[in-house]
Amino acid sequence: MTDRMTPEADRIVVVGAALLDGGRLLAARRSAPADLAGRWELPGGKVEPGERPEDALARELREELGVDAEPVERVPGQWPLRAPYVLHVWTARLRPGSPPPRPLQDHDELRWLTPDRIWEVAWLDQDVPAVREVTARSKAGRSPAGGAGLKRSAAPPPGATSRNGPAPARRPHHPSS
Ligand SMILES: Nc1nc2c([nH]c(=O)n2[C@H]2C[C@H](O)[C@@H](COP(=O)(O)OP(=O)(O)OP(=O)(O)O)O2)c(=O)[nH]1
Repeated sequence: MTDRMTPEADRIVVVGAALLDGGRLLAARRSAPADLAGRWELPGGKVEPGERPEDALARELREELGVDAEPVERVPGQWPLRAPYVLHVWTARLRPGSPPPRPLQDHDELRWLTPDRIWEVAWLDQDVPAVREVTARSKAGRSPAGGAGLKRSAAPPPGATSRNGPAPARRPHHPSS
């Protein structure tokens, strides 16, 4: 069954955080499972039954990154992942006094990306439209994360979804090559 065929009632929401700080967006490199390892995503995870998405986001960020983070607002839209999952994105910010993020679970590297570097990492294909939406809203001045939004425009590259397989750790991502 493809993502599109999953009836809405059967979809499981994965919340992803557009964690913003000082004009930068946090990207996290997955360490597992094998088919996703090496690719970059928005940290987060599955919403548990009965859990509010905002609570799930704060919980996942605490578990995965060891931070105390506050969801700010939902980024409009939803993006299909592997069935039955669908990605919802929230902007978020670190609460004062939060430890800095560390890759405790599911990730082996974190990177704060300035707007001009957003597309230098190999995002999961399915995350590209979501990241594009986050950057577009930020560019339009609609990122209310306490002034922590992305400060300048970050144009996605054309065809930014084409790469398959894990990316090398520190090489810039050139999706159209
Ligand atoms: N967190 C997150 N997961 C994503 C993104 N894009 C994407 O395809 N996924 C996939 C990976 C997984 O198949 C699923 C979410 O899994 P997860 O491993 O992050 O969730 P979780 O922490 O609740 O998982 P679990 O190990 O407790 O079951 O969604 C993304 O941007 N963020």
